[in-house]
Amino acid sequence: MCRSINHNAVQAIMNYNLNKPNNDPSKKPKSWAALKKLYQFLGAEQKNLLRAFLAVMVSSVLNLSGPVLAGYTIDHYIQNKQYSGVLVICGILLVMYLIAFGANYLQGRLMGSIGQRMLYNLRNAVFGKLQELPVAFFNQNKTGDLISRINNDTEKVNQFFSQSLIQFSSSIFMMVGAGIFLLSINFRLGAASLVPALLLLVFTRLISPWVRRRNADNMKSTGGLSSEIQESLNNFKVIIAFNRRDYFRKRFEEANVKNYKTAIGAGLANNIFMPVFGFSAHIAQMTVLVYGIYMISAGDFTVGLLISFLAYVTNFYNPIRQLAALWANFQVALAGWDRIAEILSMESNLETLPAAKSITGNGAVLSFQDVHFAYPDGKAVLHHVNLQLERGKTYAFVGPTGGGKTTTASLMARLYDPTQGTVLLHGKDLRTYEPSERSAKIGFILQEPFLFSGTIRDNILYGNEQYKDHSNEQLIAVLGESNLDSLLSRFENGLETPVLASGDAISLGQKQLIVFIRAILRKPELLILDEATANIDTVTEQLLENILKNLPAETTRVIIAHRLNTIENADEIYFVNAGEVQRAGSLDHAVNMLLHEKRES
Ligand SMILES: Nc1ncnc2c1ncn2[C@@H]1O[C@H](COP(=O)(O)OP(=O)(O)OP(=O)(O)O)[C@@H](O)[C@H]1O
Repeated sequence: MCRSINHNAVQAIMNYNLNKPNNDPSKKPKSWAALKKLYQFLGAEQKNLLRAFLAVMVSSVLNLSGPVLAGYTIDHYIQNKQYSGVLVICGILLVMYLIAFGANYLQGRLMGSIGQRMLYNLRNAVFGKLQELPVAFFNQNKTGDLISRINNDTEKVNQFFSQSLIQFSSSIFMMVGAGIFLLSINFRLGAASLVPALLLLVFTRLISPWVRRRNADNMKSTGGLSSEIQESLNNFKVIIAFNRRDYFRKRFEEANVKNYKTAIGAGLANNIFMPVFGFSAHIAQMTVLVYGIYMISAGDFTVGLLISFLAYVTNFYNPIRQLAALWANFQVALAGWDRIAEILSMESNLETLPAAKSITGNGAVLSFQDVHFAYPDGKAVLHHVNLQLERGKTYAFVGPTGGGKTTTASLMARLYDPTQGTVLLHGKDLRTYEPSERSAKIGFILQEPFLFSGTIRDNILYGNEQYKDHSNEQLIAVLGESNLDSLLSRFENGLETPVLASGDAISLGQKQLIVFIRAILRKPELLILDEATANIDTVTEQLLENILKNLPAETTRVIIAHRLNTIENADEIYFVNAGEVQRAGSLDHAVNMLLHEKRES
């Protein structure tokens, strides 16, 4: 991403689309690197993981010592009929197995909390990252898919860590230990029994990327399904009003079929290991049996040793069989991690640039210098725009639908950076302001009011934390200073009126009132209202106008409105259309420009 303080530099447009195929070979997933990154998410549980590994080692070593003791008993005590020796060995075995039982219990307990800690840390990290990312990221990704990544994909990683990792490492310990015993009892026979395992290793390495891809496809389609559900739930009123349930049902059906097919694909891929691993275990046992009997007949081997040997072959190939199932879980977890890591690797393209000297000293609160802007789809919305907003004045921005008014306002509030040129606040590049300073100076009331569940008080205090300890009476007194208290009468229970996330219990106009109060309470130097009163009755609108008039004299106001009566008192009117922002002069001239534009289109 090009990051230059030079205001003429052209900025590359960052791709935030998580579902765009990534063809960069350097970014191909690497299992080991992924595991190392995941390890960091264990936080305080890293020590417990080491304890669990220790417990696994103890139980594996104890379990592995069984067959060698059994072989020794057969060759030394049973064949010589020394039954007291057999009893001693049985006692030793019992103690060993009891310790192994304790170690197994401990690992299980430790791993449960390790998995949950990882889930907790991962979800926090992804959610935290989402809070840092710019509007462009949310424009390019579907909410349902993001929710699926935070919920489902982190859960897949947790499942591996809490359920499979310990079995995984225990199987590897058992397998390596049994392999060492096999080679040390008889190297030639041991080597012969391990050949099928080597072939398995090659097979697993070759097949694993494919299995991981199948799982990634499945997760992607689960994200798609989640997006469909989210979209239809958000639009349920339109669906009912237009009686087009069939439309969303069809889209859901398509997403569901895709998810079903990819789930079958992932299931087939995940199950491919099991039979192949099982088959290789049988081949190894047959090899040992045939070769071992041949060696006994040649006098090179004993029956006791062959029995121990067969037990170790089982001890070697049983964990491998288990690994087959666990390997599939590992691939699922890695595919989940890849999707989570994609979010975590995103960087905001709106970072704060180092503080710089003022570029201009013309006294304007905000100015555009040769600003050019295009959305990531490449469509240019503003071409080389220059404008200046002076302290204490009211500016109206009018223009046809889709002309670029909201985009202009978004650039003023730094929801996006210009692709070329500079936006200046008090003569300094807007990008050099810390977000907290910028948002304290610039209040932006969006076209679509955003509320979250809680009460009106909670929603008003969002972004106004300095009043959070105020009682309702004190808060009303503060609101009264800006004449905002009169607006509370529009709500049944004043500040304590509940707000639901869906926001259905309050009207759109009421929502606009809440976000209006929230923004004015911050006393910004520049207040931008984007169609902020479009759904408010004319009496209340008059109230808002008085509130705006009574704002401190130095407050600069930017009003975007389709209703021309709301802008008749503006000091300056700008006409925004086809990439240009022009001074319209009088209201009459602005109306003529609008009418002319309508006739043209
Ligand atoms: N996130 C986006 N991604 C791509 N294109 C966008 C995006 N937002 C807006 N546009 C496009 O930019 C152009 C200007 O949109 P903008 O919302 O700024 O217009 P507007 O004048 O505010 O319209 P309205 O009066 O309807 O609110 C439109 O053609 C629109 O399709």
